[in-house]
Order: sequence, then structure tokens, then C-alpha cells
Amino acid sequence: MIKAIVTDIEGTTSSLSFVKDVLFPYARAHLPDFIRNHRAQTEIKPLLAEAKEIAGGELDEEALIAQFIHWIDTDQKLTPLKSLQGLIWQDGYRNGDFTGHVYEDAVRNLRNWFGLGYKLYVYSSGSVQAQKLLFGYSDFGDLTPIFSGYFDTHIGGKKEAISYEHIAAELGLPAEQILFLSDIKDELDAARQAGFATCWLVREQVPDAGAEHVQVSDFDGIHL
Ligand SMILES: CSCCC(=O)C(=O)COP(=O)(O)O
Ligand SMILES: [Mg+2]
Repeated sequence: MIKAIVTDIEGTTSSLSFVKDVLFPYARAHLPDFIRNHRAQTEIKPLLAEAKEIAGGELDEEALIAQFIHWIDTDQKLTPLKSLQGLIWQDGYRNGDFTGHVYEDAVRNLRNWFGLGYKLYVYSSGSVQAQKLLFGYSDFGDLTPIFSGYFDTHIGGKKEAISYEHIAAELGLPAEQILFLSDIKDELDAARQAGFATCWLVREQVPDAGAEHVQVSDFDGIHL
């Protein structure tokens, strides 16, 4: 019996296009000045140091900026990049440059499940701050009250079964009582390996006849 639902964001609650065509370009455009203006701040310094370590070289500031831009362009799910993006997007949301895209069917069903007593969580490669911003400044207003918690790459990569084991431990629930929603098969495979129930959102994809996961075209197809 499902007691909690953990949802991915990009491609699941929210469109790929919002992330790729709105969020990533905004971060790409503002990242150079953001680093130049905030490099000495206590919140930023460790992110820059971690990024340099991942890049594996003694990068000066401009080379580091170029490295970050390359990581954005190649959609790398690296924790310091994701944290930095969250900080940059904060201004965009607060200034009203954009609101967080969430599909209507996702909002309606998440609200319904919340009302029925299911615990709702988010697990995304985007930082916890970025997740809270997207749902806090969503097209449907502030959706954060319906969520009980958020997980990002600090708990581990989304294609690693151990990450889902850690999430189940944090939730204090047996894995089989947790439903994971995602648009990426490798993530669903990892969750299934950890014992989670899974559901594959195939909104903009062709369904895969051979897949082990339940496939739905939107949240209306999910039956708990
Ligand atoms: C949290 S909003 C930005 C989404 C993002 O940066 C990203 O990498 C999407 O990853 P997801 O795990 O939600 O597919
Ligand atoms: Mg996704």
C-alpha cells in the first residue's frame, strides 16, 4: 500500500522546455557576473572550490566560468553547478522574470493526494533551493505547503539504487510503500532496484512496450 510519493521535476511535474529553454539560458546568461560579484561570499566560495576540484585543474576565474558554462550546455548534474543555478534562479523568480512551470494534471493530482493524506516529496537533480523556488513561484502559486520534503544530489545520483535506499531510510518507510515518478527509465530502474514502486511519465516520449514500469501519459493515469 503506497504511503508516500516521490516525484522528479523535469519531464514529470514540469516541462523539459521550461528547464532547457528558460531556466538553463537564464543561468547561463547570469552566471559570469554572479560569480564575479559573489565569489567572496561564504555560501559561494565552497561551491567554486568544489567545482575546481571536479574540473581537476588549477582554473582561474574566467576558466572556471567557462567550465560552468560548458557544464550547463551539456546538462551536467553536478552538485556545485546545481547549487549555483538555484542561487541564480532566485533572482529570476523574485523579479518575476518567469514562474515555475508545473503541468495542470500534476498540480491537480498532487493536491488531491495531499488531501487524501499521502506524503509528497521531491527528488530532482536541481538543488533543494531550486526545487522550492520552482514550486514556491509556480504558475499555480505557492505549492510548497503540499510537500513534506525535498531531496537533491546531496543524497546521491538519481540513477543509483543506493540514493533511493537513503531516501526510504529518511522517510522511515519500507521502500515498497513509496512510489517514485520519473520520465527517465534509468532513474526508475534504480528506484525499482531499491524496492520502490515506480511509474514512468511518458509525456513527450513514445511508450516502451517492453518496459517493466507502469507508463502513463500524465498524472491522471496514476492510480494509487
Ligand atoms: C529543480 S528545477 C531545475 C531542474 C534542474 O536543474 C534539473 O537538472 C532537472 O533535473 P530532474 O532531476 O528534475 O530531471
Ligand atoms: Mg526528469
